[in-house]
Amino acid sequence: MSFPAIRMRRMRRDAFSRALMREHTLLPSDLIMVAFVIEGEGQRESVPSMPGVARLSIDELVKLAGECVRLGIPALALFPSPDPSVKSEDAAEAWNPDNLMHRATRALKATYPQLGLIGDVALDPYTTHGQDGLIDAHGYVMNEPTVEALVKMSLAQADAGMDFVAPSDMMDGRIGTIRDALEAAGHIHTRILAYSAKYASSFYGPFRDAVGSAANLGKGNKHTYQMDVGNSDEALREVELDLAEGADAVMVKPGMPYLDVLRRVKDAFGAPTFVYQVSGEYAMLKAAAQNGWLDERAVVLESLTAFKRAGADAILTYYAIDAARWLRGE
Ligand SMILES: NCc1[nH]cc(CCC(=O)O)c1CC(=O)O
Ligand SMILES: [Mg+2]
Repeated sequence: MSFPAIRMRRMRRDAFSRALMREHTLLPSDLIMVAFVIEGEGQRESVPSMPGVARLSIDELVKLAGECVRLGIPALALFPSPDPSVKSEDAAEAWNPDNLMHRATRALKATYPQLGLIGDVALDPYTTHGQDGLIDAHGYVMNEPTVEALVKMSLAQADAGMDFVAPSDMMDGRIGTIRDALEAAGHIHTRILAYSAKYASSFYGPFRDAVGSAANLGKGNKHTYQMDVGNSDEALREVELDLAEGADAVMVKPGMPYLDVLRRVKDAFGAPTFVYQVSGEYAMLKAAAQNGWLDERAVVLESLTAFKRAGADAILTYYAIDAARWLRGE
């Protein structure tokens, strides 16, 4: 037999056979847009560390939602950037029925009921100290009191019409407690997207600017509740617990530096597995593109396709609208 009998390049030679053998294809329906909401009308406040991303007042947010619907993006993940005057030690604004988040939810649902809404459940936009939970005299984030607050927050979001509550706080036992409370309140259709494997990452910096928690957090960090960067088995234990407690979907976060974790989670549980391409990932890609060092469209689509290859069923990304337009040839 002549060498080489197997030519891997044969299938790569033409576009038609490359298309036929392609294992993973990115679609607009894989994407979840991420947006920041602020008070006011006609407001678009740019986020300096995230060029191209703006904090939007509710009327502007509704326009963005319309674009998601037009492009076939199934869902929008909402994060509030509330006025500093509503922040407090106990974060009570988080479950105020008329807070910014709940007004946004009602406005979006009134206009685009078919667009899935994912509400962030964590206290950091509402606390004066910028931590995701309630702290004791030493600044330690207390587990059970925080879970109690997260339950109130989840119920308030479900009452406002949120489709998914998404606890991003990493307290122990919060998924089961929230699930029980939702069931007891009759919110049997409210889904829970658990940020199960959420790492204590430095890639969240621009997000903390966007929601206004960076200044309050100061030199503080989240190492007593978010996962250590060096761990991977621990991610599987976190996911296992959240699924057992009633999570409908689990998340790995950040994305690109944690593709190995994503693959393990998908392989181990076969559950709906989402990944979050976080603010720092966006900022890196955007900065390189703005400098002319990377081809933005090509590297964004490559990085999003890599998430699918690594096992993601859906991807939260600030690039969702751009990527969907590119995928549709716009
Ligand atoms: N509850 C906090 C929260 N929810 C989502 C993000 C980060 C998202 C991003 O960086 O894009 C963070 C930041 C943090 O944990 O400090
Ligand atoms: Mg956990």
